Formats: sequence, C-alpha cells, structure tokens
Amino acid sequence: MSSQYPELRGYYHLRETIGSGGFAKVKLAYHALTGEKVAIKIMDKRALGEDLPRVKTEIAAMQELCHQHICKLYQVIETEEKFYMILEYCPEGELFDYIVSKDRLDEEEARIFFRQIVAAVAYIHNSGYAHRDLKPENLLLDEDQNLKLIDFGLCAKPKGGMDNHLLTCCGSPAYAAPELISGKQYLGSEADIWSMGVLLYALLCGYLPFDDEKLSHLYRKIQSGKYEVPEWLSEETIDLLARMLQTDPKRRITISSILEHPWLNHGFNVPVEWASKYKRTLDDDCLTELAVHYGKSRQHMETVVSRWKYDYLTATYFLLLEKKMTGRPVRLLHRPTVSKNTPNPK
Ligand SMILES: Cn1cc(Br)cc1C(=O)Nc1[nH]nc2c1CN(C(=O)N[C@H](CN1CCCC1)c1ccccc1)C21CC1
Repeated sequence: MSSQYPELRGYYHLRETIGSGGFAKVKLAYHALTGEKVAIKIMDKRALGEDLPRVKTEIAAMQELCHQHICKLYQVIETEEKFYMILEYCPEGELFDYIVSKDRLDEEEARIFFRQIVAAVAYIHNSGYAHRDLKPENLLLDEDQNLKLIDFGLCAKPKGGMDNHLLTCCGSPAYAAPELISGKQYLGSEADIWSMGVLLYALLCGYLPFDDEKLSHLYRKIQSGKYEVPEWLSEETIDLLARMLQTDPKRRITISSILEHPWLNHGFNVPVEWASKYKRTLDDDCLTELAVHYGKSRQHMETVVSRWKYDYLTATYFLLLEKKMTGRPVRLLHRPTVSKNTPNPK
C-alpha cells in the first residue's frame, strides 16, 4: 500500500479509506512518532482540474485557523501529482449522520452543538474569513462529542477585510442565502449567518426549512424566506431562527448579537468562549521532548518549530500538544510503531 504513497512511508502508517468525494479521498492513518490517529486527505492534481485553486485556498485558510472547533491541519505534502493534507481524526463522523440517527435533537442538545458552531464561526469571521459552505456534513464529531468544522475549500478571505463584497456563488443550495443565489454582491459573513440558521433548523427539526427537488423551486422558496414552524419549537427558538433566516442581509442578525441571544444562553451562566484555546507561545514540555528525540537543544527546537512549515515536525509538535491537552504523556515513540511493511533494520 505505502508503495502507492511513497511520500508517507515511515512517517504515517495508512489504514482504511474513511471518505471519498469527487477529487479526493480521506484515509485513516497513524503518525509513526506519536502513534496518534490522523486523517489524510489525498487529492489528485489531474482530477482536480480547475478546482486546484480551492485546495490552495483550503490549505492557506487552515494554516491560519487554529481553534478548538476547527479540524486541525497538521502537515501538507505536495508532490508532482498529489496534495496530501494531514488532518485531525474525528472518530464519530459527521453531525449529519448523528442528526439522522436521532431524527432530530432536543433543544438542550442542539444548544450545546450550536454554541460550538457559533464559537467556530465567530473565530473565523474575527480572523477575516467566511466559510461559505456551512452544513452538517462539514461538522465532524470527536471522541468527546465536540464539533470540528471542515472543508474550507470554498471559504473566502475578501481582500481589504470582511466588509468587502464577494461574488462567486458557491456552497450547497439548501444552505445558500437569498442574496447569494440571486447573484448579487454579498458579504461572506452575512451568508454564513443564513447558513447557520438553516443548520439550526435542521438540528431542531431533522429536515430542511427550504427543500425541493427542482432547483428553481428551491431558489424561489429561499427567496420567499417562508418556512414551516413546527409546534415543538419554543418562542426563543422561533425568534432566533427568524433573525438568522432574515432574507434582507442588512437586517439579518450578526454573530455578536447571536452570542447575546437568550436562546443561546438559556441554562448557561457563562457566555460562549469563542476565542481560540490554542496559545501563541510554544509548549515547553513538547519542545523538550522534541529536543530529546532529535538530540538538539530546546532553543534550537523552538526556532525550527516557530517556522510553522507544516512539515513532519509541525505535525509532531501539534500531536504532542494534543496528547498533553488530553492528559496523556508528552512522549514520542523512540522506536516508531512497527507496521507490517516496515523492514527490520539490518
Ligand atoms: C465518516 N467517518 C466515520 C467515522 Br467513525 C469517522 C469518519 C470520518 O470521516 N472522520 C474524519 N476525521 N477527519 C476527517 C474525517 C473526514 N474528513 C473530511 O475531510 N471529510 C470530507 C467530507 N466532506 C463533507 C461533504 C463532502 C465531503 C471529505 C472531503 C473530500 C473527500 C472525502 C471526504 C476529515 C479530514 C477532515
């Protein structure tokens, strides 16, 4: 198998394919030095065609975005024919499948998830990005049922900041804002708020507010802004949904007002902590373990890690940090885990 992916040999031990889309596939793998599970998104450049810029967009965005509710990028490998993105592994799969398995979520459970989604989007917008493809398929669950946002291939970082308008129509139709499908100029942040409204509705109802087999009929429904309000929704829920699914983007609720909305804070006495929990400074224990492993000084490791080249060292640092944040020993495997195709050293 690794003969098919020679660039990964010795660094990652590949396992089964866990996802495959048009121009990409995602495989489970183990990072050799830490033994940690990762998800490797493998894209073939030829198959990508004119979608190639999307990959560069996604890589650039994910290198800048470091947040507890955004799927972490550890390493990027580019070869003649392929891109490899080594990403955080989320063992519980897509939020989409979770909603389907439960029909719909009750308010308490939906609120816990939605607070995490709002935290991720507030952080992205504050970093000057808009995701533009928010939907339950792009939200994965980790082992603690925490949400991780993925697929930044359609995200935008408007030049000159978030007040500059975008034009490209993208994302999934059922989650697309009226101004986006009418081909008008739009603000990525406002379009994201609309998609979050559709997402919240899907969490609480188990079906979409605007749906139709015929695309033209779906567009008409979205532009009407009319949707069915089931009797199990509370007043506060109905109020928040109405403010997010506001067809006029200039009257639509902003992310900062969502953070203060009664529904989001019902039963909580702390506001949503949307700032990144990742520190700017490098972690001492991780640097020390790296220094011991590579036989270099701690100072040298700090200098090299700080270059954030998203190479194997960046991945090893982040995965050591992951072990520390989840209360496990900050240790590298001195003899990397032997996989069936690692030849015994002579
Ligand atoms: C499905 N599943 C079930 C279990 Br259990 C774990 C998973 C799983 O996929 N876990 C997982 N961890 N980390 C990742 C994944 C999936 N995954 C993904 O990036 N998955 C996306 C899913 N997109 C949603 C809409 C279109 C495609 C993907 C993108 C291209 C090709 C295939 C899949 C990453 C790498 C970030």
